[in-house]
Amino acid sequence: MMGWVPVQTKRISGMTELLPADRDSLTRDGAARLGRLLSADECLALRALYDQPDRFRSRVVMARHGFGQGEYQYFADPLPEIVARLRETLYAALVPVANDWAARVGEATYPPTLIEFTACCHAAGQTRPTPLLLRYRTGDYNCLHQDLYGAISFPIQVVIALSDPADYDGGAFVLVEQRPRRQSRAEVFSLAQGEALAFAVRDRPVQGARGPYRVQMKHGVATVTRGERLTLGIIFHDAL
Ligand SMILES: O=C(O)CCC(=O)C(=O)O
Ligand SMILES: [Fe+2]
Repeated sequence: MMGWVPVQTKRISGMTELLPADRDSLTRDGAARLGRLLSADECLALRALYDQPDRFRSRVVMARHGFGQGEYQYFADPLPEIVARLRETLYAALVPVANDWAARVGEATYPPTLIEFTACCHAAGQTRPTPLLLRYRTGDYNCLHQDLYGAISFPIQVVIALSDPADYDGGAFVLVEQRPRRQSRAEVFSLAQGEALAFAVRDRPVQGARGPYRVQMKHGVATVTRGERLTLGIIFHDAL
């Protein structure tokens, strides 16, 4: 399931568009592996930020809210440079797919740059940054959910694994689609360190016999049965 993935750090600065295969897989499956976007050193540096509370605007202990077990912290502004850069480049790479999806269901499209999209979020009162670090230890898990923080949302988000898969067992990323009048279907993804997965935030359009319809999607994380697993979540819409 988890093949060898070349380090593609250069893709962060160089990436202006997705590979056609990634675009197709996002639309077909609601998810696409984008390759390794961070080196082991970059993953280590990001993980180390978890213990610097000043970097974050809020910390969520999942069990307190029934979200699962484990915790996460939302970065405060200004975002760490590498997170800001990833968010900007990934937005620009993903927006053509977002706009293709919007066109299929007759929705308004998204502006070409994150700066413009962030201005829309701010105008709607969504001013708090949403990129986050998540930390799971033995026994921790993340219930199926959707990351919506207000009326405005971008339809695709990205998760990047910061831990080496040798450092933990379990903890697969889980994506479930709820098809109208059909049973739900789950896919699981085990990510290499630094590997990025783009996936649908809320729903994705599917072409039916009587026109396009929306398939609802939720994501979560299976129980970590040994060790520690940290991830970087990049959500493009800000929060109320
Ligand atoms: O830790 C993960 O793999 C999933 C994190 C998550 O829920 C998110 O990035 O929104
Ligand atoms: Fe999430």
